[in-house]
Amino acid sequence: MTDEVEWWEYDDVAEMAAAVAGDIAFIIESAIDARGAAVVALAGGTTPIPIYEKLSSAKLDWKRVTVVPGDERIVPLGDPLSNVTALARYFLPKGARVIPIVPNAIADYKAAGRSADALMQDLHWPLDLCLLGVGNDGHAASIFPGPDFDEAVNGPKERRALGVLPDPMPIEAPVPRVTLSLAAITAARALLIAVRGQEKRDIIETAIRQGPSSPYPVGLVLAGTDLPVDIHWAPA
Ligand SMILES: O=C1O[C@H](COP(=O)(O)O)[C@@H](O)[C@H](O)[C@H]1O
Repeated sequence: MTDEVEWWEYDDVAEMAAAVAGDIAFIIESAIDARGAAVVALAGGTTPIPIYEKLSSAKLDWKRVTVVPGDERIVPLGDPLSNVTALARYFLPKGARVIPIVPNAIADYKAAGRSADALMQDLHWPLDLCLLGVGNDGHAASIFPGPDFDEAVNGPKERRALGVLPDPMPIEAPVPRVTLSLAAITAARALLIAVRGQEKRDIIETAIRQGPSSPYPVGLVLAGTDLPVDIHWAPA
């Protein structure tokens, strides 16, 4: 369980985006200095978009950077719900390697998860960074309540990704998912969380109080890591 959670509060999204983009750029630069390359898993959804916009203007050796979505909705590439499509928009033009983790024409979410896991094995582990968002229901990456929850949380340590069928489905993107496992997320060298709005803040604060018995996936992430975690927050 992390014993160091630090909240960073901002007046608005632009301020949060600049700060988080600065932190990510520093992590990427340090990884390149130390290991010659950086591998980062970035959050999907809407919250991090201003962060990516800012980050993509950072002067980095982008050719040495690999970006994967920390989770993906199972939709075709180019779909407005596709997390990797948003990442590609910002980081492909910079020369980064942006890796889709869901095969384009796959209906079976379990098979999509196995395929993502196989693909993840080719990356350099542990991740240099995992940036997480949090849903209004407390999900982090795409670890959701449902039939795959136990596998995502308690599966073998070497399983880095798996398919997930959320139950209940989140209204903003009601589709099956592929997600990094809890083990892959908590093994990252650095963990950042960026969220907006009081509702998410309340959920995270409750999850922290609950500790390892939290029903919220974000609580399990915080309980499962020994790293200090910075939580960046801006009003909705
Ligand atoms: O479905 C997802 O939701 C969460 C939160 O997204 P947001 O739009 O509320 O910021 C996101 O972190 C996750 O990557 C995404 O797939």
